[in-house]
Amino acid sequence: MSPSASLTPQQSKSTLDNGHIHNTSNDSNSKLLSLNDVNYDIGRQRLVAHINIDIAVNETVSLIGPNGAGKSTLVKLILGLITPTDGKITAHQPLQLGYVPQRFTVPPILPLRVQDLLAQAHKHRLTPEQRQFIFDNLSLTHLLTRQMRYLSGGETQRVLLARALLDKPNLLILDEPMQGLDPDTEVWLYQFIDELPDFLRCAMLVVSHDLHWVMKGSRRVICLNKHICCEGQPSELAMTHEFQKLFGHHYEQPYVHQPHDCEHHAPSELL
Ligand SMILES: Nc1ncnc2c1ncn2[C@@H]1O[C@H](COP(=O)(O)OP(=O)(O)OP(=O)(O)O)[C@@H](O)[C@H]1O
Repeated sequence: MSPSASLTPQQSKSTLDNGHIHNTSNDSNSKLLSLNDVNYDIGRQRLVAHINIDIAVNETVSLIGPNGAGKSTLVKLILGLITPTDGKITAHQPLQLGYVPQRFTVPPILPLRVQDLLAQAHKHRLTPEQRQFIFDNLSLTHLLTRQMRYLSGGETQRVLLARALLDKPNLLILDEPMQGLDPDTEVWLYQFIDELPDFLRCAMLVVSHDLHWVMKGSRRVICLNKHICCEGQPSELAMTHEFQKLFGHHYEQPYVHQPHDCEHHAPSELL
């Protein structure tokens, strides 16, 4: 799977013509993407069932669900990597997709520097100042000549997020972007995507296991367990029987990371 799937309007049109994502005219409607009664089967197994979702322009939607609930399958359907068995996915305007995958591994025989990966992004969708904003805020400059496979988890996620944002997507899909990150980096990265500047504003679909982030704020939450078992604003969702059944025991006892002064020494201090 490519680290950042992007469809230019032209490519998007051809995908629409060839595949399962249908287009509608770009009217005043603020819907960006709709899934209507989408099923996806492998053999006799139904991975996701009767999915109905509308995502509006610039809306952030969190997608939660237990392991094996079909979250990544849904992401692949939206990215166009797999085709619904039934149902329809409609782009209401040309999609420019940005994608930050759950995992990104580079084979040891493939030399791939950070700058090589970032060079795959569109060069002219952002101004030089806007590109620099991304480089500065994601602290990329000192990483540019480094090999991707030697980056830490946090560095890798920053590079992948930059790769996606440089394309100026109108739909950014983050599939568990915080996996493997320490709590401080996680808080920082969530804050970054929550506070994107206007020139990067876009719809976001964030697959997350982090209920503390998901349940705070006013982002719409969709809870998937093969089918959509509940959805709504966090305050509404927390009251539903389905949410309580799936997550109640985790959500009642939130883990709160307390930053603290410690006596650990960074390796350089020990030299
Ligand atoms: N290509 C495949 N062939 C057969 N089964 C598959 C395939 N891809 C996914 N599955 C199964 O479909 C179910 C949903 O998988 P999916 O990866 O979408 O779940 P998920 O919600 O993203 O899980 P997790 O939270 O663990 O990442 C799982 O039971 C998985 O084993």
